[in-house]
Amino acid sequence: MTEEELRARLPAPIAARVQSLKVAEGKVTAILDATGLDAAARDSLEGATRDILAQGEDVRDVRVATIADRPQRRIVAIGSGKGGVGKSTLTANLAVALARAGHKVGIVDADIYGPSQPRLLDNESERPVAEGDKLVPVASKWGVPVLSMGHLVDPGRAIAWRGPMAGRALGQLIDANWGDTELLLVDLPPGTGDVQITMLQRFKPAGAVIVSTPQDLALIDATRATQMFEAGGVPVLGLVENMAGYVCPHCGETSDPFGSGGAETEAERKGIPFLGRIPLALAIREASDAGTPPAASEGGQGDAFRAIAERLAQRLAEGTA
Ligand SMILES: Nc1ncnc2c1ncn2[C@@H]1O[C@H](COP(=O)(O)OP(=O)(O)OP(=O)(O)O)[C@@H](O)[C@H]1O
Repeated sequence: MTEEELRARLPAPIAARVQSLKVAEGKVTAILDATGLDAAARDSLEGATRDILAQGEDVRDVRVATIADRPQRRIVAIGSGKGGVGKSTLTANLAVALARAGHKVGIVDADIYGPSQPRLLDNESERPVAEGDKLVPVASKWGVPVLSMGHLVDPGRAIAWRGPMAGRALGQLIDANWGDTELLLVDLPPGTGDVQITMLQRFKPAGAVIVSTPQDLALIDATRATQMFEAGGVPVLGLVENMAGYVCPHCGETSDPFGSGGAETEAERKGIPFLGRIPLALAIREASDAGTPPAASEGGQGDAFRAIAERLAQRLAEGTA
């Protein structure tokens, strides 16, 4: 088969990444541009390309290599329409679950008016250093580096910044020396204000996750957050329902004081993928306050976070973001 014939067999998303394709005596060598893909997506691109090329007539050997100029970092924004729905808790646990699954993931705590990641990840006493004009993220014992305003100001001191200053501060956290981090989860402040808009315009997240609670009001707010991302051209990767059903700390039984399934139905109605639900559980609050994310240990409430992390990784690998 000729190079043109082989190229024609590749679906458009793969063909668009072909840098070079050579055939000599039944040996096919393809070089693909993997810019923007994480390690898992790169592997699946290579595999798919190899499979298709191997089906060419007279093809005896296929070599596929990928190139990318630098470790590509994708930003996923975690947002919510209103405060207190568990956005920071979800961000910390998703990051820990993804890190345990082998992803190189970091967190930017963009909730600069009420940073909570240092407490959630138990590294409140750490301070980031600067290398040149860039901050170096603070390590945490959960394998997730993090940068938060909480690391830069004294604990408990209120920050009364105006929008542009807050936007600049956020820029320093994101545009830091993130090394080989491939995925940056950004814990946004609640709502749809200046900080969020700056973030969308300057840093073009690959996607967004929306957190909501089962109450109708929170869902209306979540809709507003969804609209903000969509208006900024950021695909919504999915909705997570937090505090869904109350787990009795005594008997373990789950009850649904706010009804159940509301967020999932709402997500479906809007064509947003539903990533899963996390129950309202005392154990989650206690573990979070103690700086031990439930996702760091097997079983228990960590499973719910792990399942959502898996779905998110899947969505990213599918190239939906
Ligand atoms: N599923 C859950 N079960 C029990 N408690 C939870 C759960 N999710 C979050 N919490 C608790 O609810 C409180 C608010 O959570 P969190 O700080 O993550 O929310 P947030 O949306 O980031 O809030 P803010 O907008 O203030 O930053 C925390 O005390 C947290 O431990």
